Amino acid sequence: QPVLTEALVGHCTNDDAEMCVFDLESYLDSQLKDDQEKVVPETEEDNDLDPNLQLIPGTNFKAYVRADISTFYGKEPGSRREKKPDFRGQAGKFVNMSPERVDLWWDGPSGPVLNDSLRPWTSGGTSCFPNHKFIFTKPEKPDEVLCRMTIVPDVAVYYCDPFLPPYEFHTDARARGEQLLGGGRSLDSLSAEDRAHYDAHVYNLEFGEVYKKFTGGSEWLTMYPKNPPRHKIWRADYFGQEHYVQTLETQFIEIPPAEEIYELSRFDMRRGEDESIALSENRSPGLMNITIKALSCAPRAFEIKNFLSDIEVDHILDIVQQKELERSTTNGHLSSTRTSTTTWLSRNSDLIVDAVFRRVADALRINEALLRDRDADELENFPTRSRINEDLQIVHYDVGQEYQAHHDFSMPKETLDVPGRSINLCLYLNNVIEGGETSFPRWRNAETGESLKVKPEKGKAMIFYMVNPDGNLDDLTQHAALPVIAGEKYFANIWIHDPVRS
Ligand SMILES: O=C(O)CCC(=O)C(=O)O
Ligand SMILES: [Fe+2]
Repeated sequence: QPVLTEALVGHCTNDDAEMCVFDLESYLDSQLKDDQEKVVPETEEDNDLDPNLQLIPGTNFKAYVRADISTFYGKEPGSRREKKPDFRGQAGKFVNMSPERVDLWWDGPSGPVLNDSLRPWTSGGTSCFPNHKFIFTKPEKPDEVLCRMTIVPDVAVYYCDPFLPPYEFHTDARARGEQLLGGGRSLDSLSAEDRAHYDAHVYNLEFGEVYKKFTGGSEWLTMYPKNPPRHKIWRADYFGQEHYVQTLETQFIEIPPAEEIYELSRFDMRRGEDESIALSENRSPGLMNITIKALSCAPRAFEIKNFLSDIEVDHILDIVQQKELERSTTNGHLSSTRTSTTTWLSRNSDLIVDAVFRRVADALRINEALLRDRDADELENFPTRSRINEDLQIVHYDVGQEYQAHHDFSMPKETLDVPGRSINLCLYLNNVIEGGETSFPRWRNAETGESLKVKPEKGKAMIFYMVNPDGNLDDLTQHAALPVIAGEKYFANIWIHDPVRS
């Protein structure tokens, strides 16, 4: 994404100690917004007008401030009191502020468990709990510990900075539970390029302190400067808020003859918006009305009941039956925290799957062409030609299988803004007899410390936005697939990246 990185570098020089003045407005203006050309203007819905997006004085950065909980109930600020979640988990991000590669380990009760290998100046992260211990070591040498980090409640970002004098820490770093072994290296030994990386981290760390104070406690999990998300985010100002979308991509009410639902070529997928929908004789006539209803404001989660027809779900499951499901992974590795099985379906599998993706695009108010690879004459000014989504990831759970609390995003590895997952539109493909809910244990509310549980219902969609309107990753999107107690569960993820997929 040289385009993005160059734009960022061009807009911000951080060689002085002053706060970077990064002109988001002009950056956005300089980007063509034709991917949103289908969007009907919706003034009161615009994120620009979200009262929680507020300018940090001295910067051009609009931060997403934590809303007063009362507003989630449409009540006067201060009239409701927030309940603390029973769940204590949180994100942990660990920054390698050194010019060498290091290994990141969770130092668990039965010894170190490798989490990631971090190139110089990059970071890694995972879901964790207070008092969990993490270490950086020399590569493949769990005994040669460089830094220890103990998770402190409400502190998500930990810096391992070998250039600080021993026993010194960055702002409030003692509270961060960092313990540096060694340290006191000289910055003079760094090349100019490495020094720029180092400075970028220090600068980001300082921005993070300002951001946390300004927003009322949100940890800055990404890299400043960062653009706001490019793709639309539905507002969730209060519980039950509804948005309405009409789409031409109506539901299939019968399965077309097999020869008519062939695999699509790149050319087939280009079907113009003015052309009629595919296989209309097998679908509901007219327009489909979609109601998107807020289940949670923070994290921002919605449901769409009956998003898929039974015919469509059965068809997807028929394709899945012909595939071999394999043990699911996290971060590309087998993990005891995710015990389900997985397979993938691409949009061009057939016309029905393609229709589902077109409906997904409409529900998210994203141009469908962004959800497939494009020719050079399509959305010409969009920074890339490749799709911004992942294939449909099908997940199957037998009794007892689950996915413990986690985030779907990964911590930005690079020093500068990097693209990443931003939206998950998930699909429930059957009714589960008992258990198997998707749970958001950290949803902000004034009623209960228990998690929000989204019940699997055949054909229902659930959307959550893991990037906030200011571009920060939303730690509160931590979620779990609760164990299936009786029956089985079929589920699907569609991840969308913002602004592009790396
Ligand atoms: O199965 C679910 O309800 C959620 C699955 C999930 O979180 C995931 O696959 O990332
Ligand atoms: Fe997930």
